[in-house]
Parts: sequence; structure tokens; C-alpha cells
Amino acid sequence: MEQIKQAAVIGGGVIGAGWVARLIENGIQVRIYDPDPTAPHKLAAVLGNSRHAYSKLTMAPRRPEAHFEFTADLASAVQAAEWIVEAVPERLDLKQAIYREIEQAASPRAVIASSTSGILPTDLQAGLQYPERLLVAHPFNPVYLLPLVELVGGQATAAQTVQRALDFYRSLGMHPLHIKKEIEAFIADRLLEAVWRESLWLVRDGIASTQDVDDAIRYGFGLRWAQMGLFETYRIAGGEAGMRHFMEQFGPCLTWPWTKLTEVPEFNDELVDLIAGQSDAQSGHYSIRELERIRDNNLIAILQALKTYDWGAGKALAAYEKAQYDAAALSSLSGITTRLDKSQPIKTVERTVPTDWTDYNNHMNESRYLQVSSEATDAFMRLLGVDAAYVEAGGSYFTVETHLRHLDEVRALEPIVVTTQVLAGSGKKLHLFNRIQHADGRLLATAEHLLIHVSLKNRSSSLPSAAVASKLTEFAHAHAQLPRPDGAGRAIGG
Ligand SMILES: NC(=O)C1=CN([C@@H]2O[C@H](COP(=O)(O)OP(=O)(O)OC[C@H]3O[C@@H](n4cnc5c(N)ncnc54)[C@H](O)[C@@H]3O)[C@@H](O)[C@H]2O)C=CC1
Ligand SMILES: C[N+](C)(C)CC(=O)CC(=O)[O-]
Repeated sequence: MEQIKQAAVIGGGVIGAGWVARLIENGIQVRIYDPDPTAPHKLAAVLGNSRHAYSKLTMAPRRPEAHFEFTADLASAVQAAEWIVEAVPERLDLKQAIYREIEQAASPRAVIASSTSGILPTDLQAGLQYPERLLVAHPFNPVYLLPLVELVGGQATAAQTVQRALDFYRSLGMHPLHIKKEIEAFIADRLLEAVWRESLWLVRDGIASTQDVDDAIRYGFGLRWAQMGLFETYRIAGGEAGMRHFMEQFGPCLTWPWTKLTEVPEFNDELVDLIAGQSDAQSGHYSIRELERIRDNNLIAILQALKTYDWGAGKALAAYEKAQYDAAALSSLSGITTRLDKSQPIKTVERTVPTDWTDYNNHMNESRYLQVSSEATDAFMRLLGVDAAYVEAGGSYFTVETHLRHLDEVRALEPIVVTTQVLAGSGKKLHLFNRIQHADGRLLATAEHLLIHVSLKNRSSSLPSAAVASKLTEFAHAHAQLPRPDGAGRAIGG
């Protein structure tokens, strides 16, 4: 599959910044062009939130964040780009002018992906020299967390461009929804606009406050929509007889005067003041950044819950995690044959301390030391070949005993490194010693673990495969030459 290494983002506002966050998290270098001098400041705030979000989203090994930079002009941003994200304001003339500039500097193979919320891709393509490489990739805010991206090709978009886009967005952990027939506002915004329009009427007519509308969504059908959408939810609401009964019963209501969907309330100062005033009263005591954090934390919890049940948007997270584990296994395995120095403890974790790992003492909570050490053990297991495929085939290691020593403190966002030393490894047993260090060299903790190889079929101890046993023997022999670590085998107070 094509590996995109260099992207450009044109327009670094709400959506452009969200794209930058998702791209660099996935190891893709980004050059950004935005004439607004405050754009770097706004991007920094979005990255503060996205880094916080990614540190909580998954325990899978993350790629090192890629480099990004602002450029002084558009040409410098797109020259080397393989993927060009356009995220400038929603004006056809502006977007078309930007594409003309892009075409003068970029490779004709580079895909141009417009973030437009509703403009037809065929209109965007008008006047392009290579229109076959343009398509709409419409994301949802926050782009760094929500998996959906609507892909819409125009009349001139090549099938190959759509295929490249499907592969690319999947590799970013997204769920590309290919809309085969172009239509203004695509699918999701048509639905959102309908709900928004109706909500404006309800508030304007004094029937509900903005808070009432939000409560009607978040305490009820919003929860259903987040996991099943509309049609699957209504199928269940039809009882045993399912969708047919639901349609028979509730279909006729659609002709009753329940909604005003076709009319739009007049957008005068009075309406704006009414809505904005109620919105200020509802949530003005939070800053926008605080609201973003609250939103992100809630979204992460929902995504993780859905992942547990392999359902809805949780499927995208599960697939992304698997890809992250596979990528980590590949890089570790290539390390074994090329550059891994087995004569030393192996570096198994390199990360920063997430902001929500700290406690009332304002340092990393004791439980997280075990979590980090467990990440290190998992990474070492992958080095042995105990990866997702091995586990799926029925083999794994279970930890049966742990001894942790807490030696120094570490605070949020500080860099930590873990090294793993094999104390013994033969037969069913694997005895590891992990050193958790600050990147400045301070030893923060040691964790000693005894693991037993198990068969996941009958969940009892078993011998590892010959390939795993052989790799383990190599490490065990090499590490047997190392001095026994200080603290190994120690009991409390010993
Ligand atoms: N805000 C939202 O909820 C969503 C917006 N979109 C779409 O994303 C696109 C961007 O929208 P937002 O990020 O919300 O707007 P925004 O106003 O937050 O950001 C637009 C950015 O483009 C920059 N810009 C203006 N002229 C430029 C030029 N000639 N070259 C480079 N940069 C330029 C502006 O300085 C600004 O930073 C629009 O097409 C919008 O429909 C898509 C999904 C959701
Ligand atoms: C309001 N909006 C039309 C720009 C919204 C979107 O396009 C998608 C979203 O994030 O809701």
C-alpha cells in the first residue's frame, strides 16, 4: 500500500489544525500555509488538546509525532507534498483560486482533498489542469478524534484517486464513507442541517431553550445515534416485527405537521441574540478550550466503550489499534535482525507522561508505573514474536508475579524511557526486569515480572512455539552476561 510521508495543509483554522494533528500523530510530515499570523498560536492550542486526547485514546504503541512547519507561501507548502488538504473558508471562488496556485507548484500525482462541508466536487474541479486527482474528504470536528470522513468524487475524479483516498484515510484510523453520487452537503450535513433548522424554530418560537434542545438529544436519542444510527435504532423500535411494523405505525406521522423542515427562520439580529444569549447562559462559564477537553474526554470514553463491543465507531478504533500494534511489531522485528543491540537491556518504551496520569500529589500515580512496565513487557513480547497473529493462533504470556520499586517522581508531559532485561527465559517461564527512567537519566522505578507462557485455548500453561523459544534463548544468553540489576529479587524491606 502507498505510504504517504509528506502532506500539505492549506488553511490552518479549526479543521486544518485538526487535520495537522491527525497527520503528525500518524507519522506524516506536514507543511502548513495560512496567511493569518495568529494561525500558529491557534494550531498550538489544538495540538495541546489532540496530544491530550491521543495519550488517552489507546494503549497501543504510538508512532513518534512527525515534524510540522508553517511556510511563508503556498508553493513551499505543496512542492514536496503527496497529499494536499485544503481547509480554507467555504467559498467556491477562494477554493478554486487556491487550486490554481497549487497546480503551479505541486506534483500532478499529489491528491487534492477538499474539506468542504457541502460544495460539489465537480464545481471545485472546474478549470483544473489535473481534475482527476481532486476529491472531497469531508471530516467532522474534532478531526483528530472522529473517524468519519465522507469521500465524494466529482465527474472528473479518477477511480484510482478514490481508492488511494480510501486506503489513506483508513491508515489514519478513519472510517471513509464513499458517497457514490455527488450531492450538495453530502449525507451527514444534510441530516445535521435538518436537526439544526428544526431546533432554531423551537428556540425562536419559545418552545424550548438551547439547553432543552441539547438535553433532548444527549439524554435520549443522541446516545442511540452514537452507537446505532437511525435505521437500526428504529428497527428495534418496531418490536419483534422490526422495521416493517415501525414504518406502518410511524410512517403516517410524517405527513402530520410535526416539523417545519422546509422553512428556515429569518437570520436577523433578534434570532442571533436569542440563540447566542441562551448559549452563553448555558455554557459561557467554560472557555471553548475547556469545552473541547470535556467533549474530547467524553468522545474517548464512548469510542473505547464501542471498541469493547466491536461496534460502530469502535470498529475503526479497534482496526487502528491493531495496525499500530502490527507496525510496532514490524519495526521491532526488523530491529532484531538489523540494529538491535542484544548485549544491553532493550529499549521497549519511549513516551511522555499523559496529563491525566497524575494524581493529587501532582506526579505520575503509582498505578501508572505498572501500566508503563506492562507496555514495556508487551513490547518485549512482540520482539519475541508474540504479536497479534501469535495471540490469535492461541499463544500468549500471562504475568503471574510482579515486584515494583518506586524510586523517584515524574510529572505530566515529562519524557520517560523503559528498558527491559531478561533475567531468565526458558521453557514456560519468562523473568523480566524493567527499568523506568526519566529521559534525563534518573531511575524512577524498577519492575520485576515473572510470566508464564499459556495456551489461550485451554487457558493453562504451555510451551511457547519453537520460533519464540529460540528468540527468547538468544536474549536470555546475551543478557546473562550483564550484571544482575540492583534490586532484582528483592522483597519489601529486604
Ligand atoms: N468548522 C467545522 O465544523 C467544519 C468545517 N469544514 C470545512 O472546512 C473548511 C475550513 O473551515 P474551518 O476550518 O471551520 O474555517 P476557519 O475559518 O476556522 O479556518 C479557515 C482558515 O483558512 C485560512 N485562509 C483564508 N484564506 C486563505 C488562503 N488564501 N490560503 C490559505 N489559508 C487561508 C484562514 O486564515 C483560516 O485560518 C471549510 O470548507 C468548511 O466548510 C468541514 C467540517 C467541519
Ligand atoms: C457546520 N458544518 C456544516 C461546518 C459542520 C460540518 O461540516 C461537519 C461537522 O463537524 O459537524
